Formats: sequence, structure tokens, C-alpha cells
Amino acid sequence: MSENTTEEQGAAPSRRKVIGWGGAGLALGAAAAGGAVALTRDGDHTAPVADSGGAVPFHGPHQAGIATAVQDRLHFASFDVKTKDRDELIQLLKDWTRAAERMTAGAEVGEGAYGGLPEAPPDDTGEALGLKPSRLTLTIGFGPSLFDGRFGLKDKRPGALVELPKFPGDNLDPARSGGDICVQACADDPQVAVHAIRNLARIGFGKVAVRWSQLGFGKTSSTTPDAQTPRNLFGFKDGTRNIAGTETDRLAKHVWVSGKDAEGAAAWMDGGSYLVARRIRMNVETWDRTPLSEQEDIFGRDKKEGAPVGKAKEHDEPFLKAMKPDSHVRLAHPDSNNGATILRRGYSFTDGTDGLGRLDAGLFFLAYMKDVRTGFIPVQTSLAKNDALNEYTQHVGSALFAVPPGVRDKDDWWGRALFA
Ligand SMILES: C=CC1=C(C)c2cc3[nH]c(cc4nc(cc5[nH]c(cc1n2)c(C)c5CCC(=O)O)C(CCC(=O)O)=C4C)c(C)c3C=C
Ligand SMILES: [Fe+2]
Repeated sequence: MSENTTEEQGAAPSRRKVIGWGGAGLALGAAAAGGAVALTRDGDHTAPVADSGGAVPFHGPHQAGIATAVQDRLHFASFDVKTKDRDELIQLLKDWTRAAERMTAGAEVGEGAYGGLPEAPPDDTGEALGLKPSRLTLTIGFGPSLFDGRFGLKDKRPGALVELPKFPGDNLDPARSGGDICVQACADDPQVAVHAIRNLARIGFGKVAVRWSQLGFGKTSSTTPDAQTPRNLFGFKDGTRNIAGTETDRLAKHVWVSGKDAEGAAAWMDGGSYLVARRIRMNVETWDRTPLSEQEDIFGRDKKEGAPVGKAKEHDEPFLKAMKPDSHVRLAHPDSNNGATILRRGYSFTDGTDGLGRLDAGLFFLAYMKDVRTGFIPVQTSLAKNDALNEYTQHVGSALFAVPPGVRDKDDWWGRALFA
């Protein structure tokens, strides 16, 4: 990775260059460009650390943060693009890519958090100094509104990037929905995830503005078959029958865009995916007054083991007809939806109380798929109409994004094929 990315593209010279520190950053840049090489964030910009601290490779055919083993924490941000200048947007995506390369490798943004010109604000905000990469992944997506004509992208809008229909029971807040660009930051350390979004927002100042954001904890899905399945805020194991990050065949079939799905307007999506984000409020107080047997009927699984009705073990094959017709698992199962299969990657959230003495808590549902028209939409259409769980949940935010393929190398950048 070049040390002077911004400078080469015509922006102001870097502070380190001005004061003659160019060599140190080159070592860092070269290491970061190589992928999962962890770097110190303690101000010694030159030294790769021996313990990787869990750096996830940034470069590859697919973006990290989809099939990657789910990290503990989430900071998700949806941005509105404020600039009307296509070239300025392209430059921002390049700058974001270079910053993302560094942060996912555990390095500071740009010239770092200190040591530069005292007259200028530091490039990095500093709160991640001394923290490990913590398996940080940064995943970008482009919303339908980005293709409205402002940036000459109308004829690049894929057919799969539809407006989601209004489902029965939806109570969507526009201030928590939509957005031109999203960035999903996942990490095992919340401060690392928050630092990443904050620094991207800072780089984008004047060009993009955060429309809404969501913090998440307690992953509600597993993409690692051998790991213990996490529990959601209703106390049930969640993610039992998810697609595992190691199941390359199922990922190719249900998650990655390829073949005929990557033709015409969607050619730039080859290797990408589609992301549905739903903020789902969970009425935990009502749930906590619900008898155990009713809770188990609602999901179609038992609370302790997570086994499907009539079976003993969590990973036993569900027998759908043994479940109540309105049970969540029966309705969401691929066999009830023409084979529709999605990769779930959601997180729990609590955002204080709602003014009525109830927790503002729920599931920030994230799901990746090859095509929402054959994935999320049929499943949610069925759930919204019939799911017994609806008595305890409400969808209050919604967004859909086209997630481009991965950044191949240090010369590539987020969205290059889209803007080509
Ligand atoms: C449209 C897709 C889905 C929404 C929205 C959704 C909301 C939601 N789910 C739970 C809890 C559980 N879901 C479980 C399984 C499950 N859920 C979906 C889809 C949506 N869920 C699918 C496709 C599946 C798998 C079905 C199958 O193949 O058997 C489970 C059971 C354990 C598991 O397999 O993961 C739980 C528990 C909540 C609380 C919720 C909204 C708040
Ligand atoms: Fe579910």
C-alpha cells in the first residue's frame, strides 16, 4: 500500500512527508497491504506485532464480515451522500478503502494519532491506540438511493436492488431506515468497532453524513459450526441452522452473486452479496411473563437444548409438521419458502428505555443473500402474516444494500467496478 495515497491523488501533502518521516509509514503500509498482518497501534508505526491479535485479511474475492466467523460486537452506520460531485465520492471511497486496510490490520489511520504537525488535527482519533485488531472487519454496501441519478449510476442498478415491500405489521421509522451507503464494522472489542466507524465518518466529513447507526452486542447467529450457538434476548439459541462460513458450496448457492445474477446492470456485483438490515424491537417484558411451553411453541424449539419439536438434540433435523403451523422455525424454514436460504448475522441491542419503563431492546437483524427477491422477501412475507412471534416483536427500521465484491489488492478500492 502506498503511504501517500491521498497525496498521489492530488490532495494536500501528508504531514509526515512535510516533516520527513516518509520511511516509517512505508513499512507499515507494506505490511498492511499483505493482508492479515497485525500492526501496533501504540504509536510505533514501524513494528508489526508478533501476536496477530486476530487480524482478518481485508483483501479477497469477497468482502470480509459476511462469511467471517461472527465477532462479538457490531457498529453499523448508514450514510447519506452529501456531495453531488461523482469524483469527490470516488475519492472518498478510495480514501475509505485505504483507511479500512489499515484499521483492519490494527494500524492507525493515515499518519496516526500523534506525532504529526501540532497545527493540524491528527489523522487518527486515537481511542484504539494499544488495542489489537480484534478481528475487525469493515463491509461496505450501496443502497438503492445511490442509484437515483445523482452520480450517473442509474443503469448500474441491479434488478435485485429493489425497494423492499411494506410488510404487515411494519412500523418503520424513516430516520432509522435506508441510506446511500452502509458500513458494517464487526470486532471482538467494541472500542475497535466504534473507532473504525468514527474514523470513516471523520474522513467523510462534508461528503457524507451518518443517517443512522446501530450498536450491537451478543451476536445472535453463528457462522462457525463447532462453536456454542449464542442466545438472543428471548433466551433461545439463535443461529442453529445458519449457513456456516466454511460451507463454500452453500455460500456459492445462496450468498455470493455470480453467473446470471452478475450479468448486465449487476456485472459489478460478481462476488458480492445483498444485505438486509432490520431493527426489530423485542418486547422483552411481555415475553418474560409468557409461560415456557408457549415460548417453546412459538419458536418450535426447546429452550434448554434448542432441539426442534419432538427431537432430542439441537442439530437434529427439524420435522416441521410436528411444530405448530404458526411457529417461527416452521414458517422460516427453507422447505416452507421454496428453498429460500439466507445467512443471518444479527446482533442484540439495548438502547436505554422507551419512556414507558420498558427496555428499548431487540434484534438488529442482518442477513446476506444472493437475491432478496428469492431470499428475505418470501421468508418475511410469510413471517409477517403468520408468525406467532409477531405478538412480541415489531420491525421499526429497514434497509437494503448491494454489497460489492472484495477489494483485491492495494490498487483496488471499494466500489471500483461500480464506478468503472
Ligand atoms: C425474514 C427472516 C427472519 C426474521 C426477520 C427473523 C426474526 C427473528 N428470529 C428470531 C429467533 C430465531 N430464529 C430462528 C430461526 C430462523 N429464523 C429465520 C429467519 C428470520 N428470523 C430463519 C431462516 C431461521 C432458520 C429456520 C430453519 O432453517 O430452521 C431460531 C431457531 C434457531 C435457528 O435455527 O437459528 C430462533 C430462536 C427472533 C427473536 C427474531 C426477531 C426478533
Ligand atoms: Fe428467526
